Amino acid sequence: MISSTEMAVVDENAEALGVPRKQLMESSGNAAARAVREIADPGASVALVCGRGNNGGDAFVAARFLSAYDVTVHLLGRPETISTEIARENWVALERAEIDRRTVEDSTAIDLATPDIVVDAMLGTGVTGALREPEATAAETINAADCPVLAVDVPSGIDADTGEREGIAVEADRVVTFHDEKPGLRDLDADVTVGDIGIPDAAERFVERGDLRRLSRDSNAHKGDFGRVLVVGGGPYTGAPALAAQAALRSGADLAYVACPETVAREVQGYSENLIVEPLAGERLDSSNVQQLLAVASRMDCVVFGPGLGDATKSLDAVEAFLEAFAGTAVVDADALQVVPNVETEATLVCTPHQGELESMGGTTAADPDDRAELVESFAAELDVTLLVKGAYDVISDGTRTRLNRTGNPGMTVGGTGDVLAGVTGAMACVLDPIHAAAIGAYTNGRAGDIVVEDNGYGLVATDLLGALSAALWSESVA
Ligand SMILES: NC(=O)C1=CN([C@@H]2O[C@H](COP(=O)(O)OP(=O)(O)OC[C@H]3O[C@@H](n4cnc5c(N)ncnc54)[C@H](O)[C@@H]3O)[C@@H](O)[C@H]2O)[C@@H](O)CC1
Ligand SMILES: [K+]
Repeated sequence: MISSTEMAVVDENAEALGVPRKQLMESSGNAAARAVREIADPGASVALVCGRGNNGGDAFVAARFLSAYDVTVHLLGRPETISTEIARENWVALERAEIDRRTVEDSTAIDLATPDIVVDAMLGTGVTGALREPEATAAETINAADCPVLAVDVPSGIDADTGEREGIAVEADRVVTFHDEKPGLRDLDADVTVGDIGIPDAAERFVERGDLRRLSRDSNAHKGDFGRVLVVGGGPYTGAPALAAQAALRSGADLAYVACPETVAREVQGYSENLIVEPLAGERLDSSNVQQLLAVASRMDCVVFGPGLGDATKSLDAVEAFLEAFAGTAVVDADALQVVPNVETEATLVCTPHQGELESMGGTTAADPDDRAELVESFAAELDVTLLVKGAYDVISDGTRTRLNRTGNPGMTVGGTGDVLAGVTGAMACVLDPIHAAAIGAYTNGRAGDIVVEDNGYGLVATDLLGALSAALWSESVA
């Protein structure tokens, strides 16, 4: 079962893997034509009713695959209003092939005559709200036709995310849906088949640039809508928490706080005026800081534990005491990871170990990425956390869903890149589900490293990543 958002992610991931959308449309159209052949014999008359998006485009393609039939393509609206390049190209191809195509500019004038089969390709996953005109009247005409109705992807008027309708919808006898079943289709009184359109499994398995579609920036947003991140760390090290917090800002968080021992507060602040520093009494985090931390954390969307914290027992005890009383979202990295296997917490945890740290948490690893993915998945389920296990292929799993990330390069073994990753993941966890936050965190951090190396060659340092994060996340040129 796949939602339309998820479908858009997978579609763009396929494109990133070298399978362009035009090719997918060719396969969709082919699958729709195959469904027609299963319903009607050669020579039968087929009326294809097409919208101006890619759903209509699928039917333009299908028409080319139905040369043994008496095909008429009806486009609802003017050809200039076809909304995508590939649908338009396939419309133009119909003219050159001299396939009977008509434009319906007045919805009341749609005349299907008496076809042997109607194909509904008005709207697919791109529908929003109740059918407008001319689609609404065309749906009535289709429903009144005295012949089988085949819907392409989803019956027009049915919301592909909920399976619900707000107004009139096409009553289909049969649905050929693509790649995976859409929600609600099973509840319809229709025969549903899933057409394989050649989207590789890798488009769902690997994190690719399509995953970035999960991050949308609403132009009405206010400060704080994209998250407040608190990084808890510092003491023995000061650069690490500053890196993590700056990475959170660079990847979209609105505010980044660093809670660190007062003895290093000035030094941490000195790295950047963009950070808000919250000094904690003492030289190392300890249990006396927990109440203060809980109070600050209650105003945050995500807390990142670990960068530069050190492994002093009293600091780890403080992390444990914090998590026992915390019910929000936390990213746990570095030495703080040791606390996770034994802590009783209601918090939502995203843990970012490298393979050595995973083993000290009690997990096991394997050289083969697929084997490793299986091991990580069962360990995430056992701990009831989301794991992002760093490696040449990062493995991300919440115990049910498991992804692999291939961005990044050997130049990133340098110190501090893990702190950047924790900060990016913290920013993502403010606005996304943990599995998506961790997957996009891994992808973005690695992509930033790849951009730096493409530009400058090896020899990158962690601060270089900060400058490349925006490009990794938002640049159009990232391919
Ligand atoms: N991987 C994919 O996502 C693939 C998608 N394909 C096809 O592309 C379809 C999605 O295409 P699009 O995203 O272009 O969307 P659609 O073709 O479903 O609809 C988009 C058009 O509908 C209009 N519209 C939206 N809501 C409306 C309403 N309530 N009343 C009237 N008009 C409305 C929009 O203005 C837009 O012009 C899928 O359903 C499928 O058929 C296939 O071609 C290939 C692969
Ligand atoms: K449709």
